[in-house]
Amino acid sequence: MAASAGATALRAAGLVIFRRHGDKKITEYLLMQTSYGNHHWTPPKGHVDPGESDMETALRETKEESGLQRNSFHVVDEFRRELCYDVFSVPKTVVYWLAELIEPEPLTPIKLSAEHQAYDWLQLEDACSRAGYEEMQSLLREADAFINLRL
Ligand SMILES: Nc1ncnc2c1ncn2[C@@H]1O[C@H](COP(=O)(O)OP(=O)(O)OP(=O)(O)OP(=O)(O)OC[C@H]2O[C@@H](n3cnc4c(N)ncnc43)[C@H](O)[C@@H]2O)[C@@H](O)[C@H]1O
Repeated sequence: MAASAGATALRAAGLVIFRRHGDKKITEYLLMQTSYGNHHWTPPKGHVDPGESDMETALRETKEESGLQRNSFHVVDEFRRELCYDVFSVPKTVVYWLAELIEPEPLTPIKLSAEHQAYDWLQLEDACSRAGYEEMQSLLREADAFINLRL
């Protein structure tokens, strides 16, 4: 939903989905490109509906935007981060958890909704470059360090 000046703060939630594959367990992140606006790339996420918890939103939006069902990934509860930025002068907070895909494609295909026009699985540096915004790059780097050290 597009924000307007004077509106109340925006809140959204989503999942930084990653997969590890091959003998070297290379980590790749799922980013999706919006079919509107400036066609930016983000992990699956969306606005928190009234009465919904952040986690409920993250799971719902992930399913709606990527087709990934709750049983196709493990949520990493210990990794929760908030991004804060302004959208048309309205402050927005986005809560992200990490989540690991259990079975890579083609067993678990990504099914985009009309909100996105493309998706990609990207290693850290490519994901940072594609995501663009500094805060998202920092989050991806923190996530990558967490995966390497703790998972
Ligand atoms: N321009 C547009 N034209 C037509 N329909 C639109 C639209 N914007 C939103 N919509 C509609 O809104 C719906 C989205 O709803 P949801 O799917 O529920 O919500 P969202 O992912 O939080 O939306 P959005 O893409 O706006 O959020 P983001 O913060 O990434 O992005 C919001 C802005 O913040 C920027 N941004 C993203 N991440 C940032 C960051 N880390 N730092 C600074 N700016 C950032 C983005 O480039 C973008 O400009 C879509 O169905 C679409 O129909």
